[in-house]
Amino acid sequence: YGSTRPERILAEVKRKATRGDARSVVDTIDQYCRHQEWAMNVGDEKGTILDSIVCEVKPMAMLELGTYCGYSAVRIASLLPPNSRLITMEFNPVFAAIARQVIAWAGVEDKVVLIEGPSGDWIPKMKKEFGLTSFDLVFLDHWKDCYLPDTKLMEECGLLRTGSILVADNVICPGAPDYLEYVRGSPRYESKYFRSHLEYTRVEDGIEKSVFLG
Ligand SMILES: CNc1ncnc2c1ncn2[C@@H]1O[C@H](/C=C/CNC(=O)c2cc(-c3ccc(F)cc3)cc(O)c2O)[C@H](F)[C@H]1O
Ligand SMILES: [Mg+2]
Repeated sequence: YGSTRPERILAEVKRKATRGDARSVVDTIDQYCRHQEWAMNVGDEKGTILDSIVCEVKPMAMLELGTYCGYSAVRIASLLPPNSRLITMEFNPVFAAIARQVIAWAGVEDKVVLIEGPSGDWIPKMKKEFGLTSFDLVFLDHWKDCYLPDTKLMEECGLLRTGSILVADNVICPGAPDYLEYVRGSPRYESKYFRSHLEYTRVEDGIEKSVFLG
């Protein structure tokens, strides 16, 4: 049932996950996408790497580009310190509507602000709209050819400070070659690759963690 994959994922969450239990929402989506139908969530293996970085950084202000069904938004929000916020951007209204319900089911809606719109329009407005100075941590998981332009836009808009950390999914599969070349070649970033696998598969993929040096 449900005409789209995100709708079927939401139906599974409502059927199987415990309301208010973020972990059970994450596990339900992982089970479904591993055994029923694949979907482009960061997944359990790369998710563990993301978790360790979120726990290490303890961001007060975090940005995610590309919400999709809200899997990583729930995963991240469940680890955020009190009073910290995840702002997540999604420009597909169907995905945004599903993600809002997944985030609500997990009981993390007071930690997540979902912005419906394109990152290119919203990044220049972030400071004013949210009274932000900068982001401590940014998770890039949207269109792979937008990682680099959006990173440059965040730099230009002064949303990165010395020590801000960028975490990029899929730097191998599907790949973000121009982004990788930029963060690995630039003296303004200290970059590190975490080898892993494409969600729910044995295909190689990985996460790139890049510290902005200012
Ligand atoms: C450009 N600005 C945007 N602003 C707001 N929301 C956006 C923007 N751009 C996209 N969105 C939103 O962000 C999401 C896009 C996610 C894209 N992700 C992938 O393509 C992706 C693909 C694979 C994959 C690997 C192997 C294979 F065989 C098939 C697929 C694996 C992955 O983990 C991925 O993340 C959403 F769909 C879109 O509306
Ligand atoms: Mg991804």
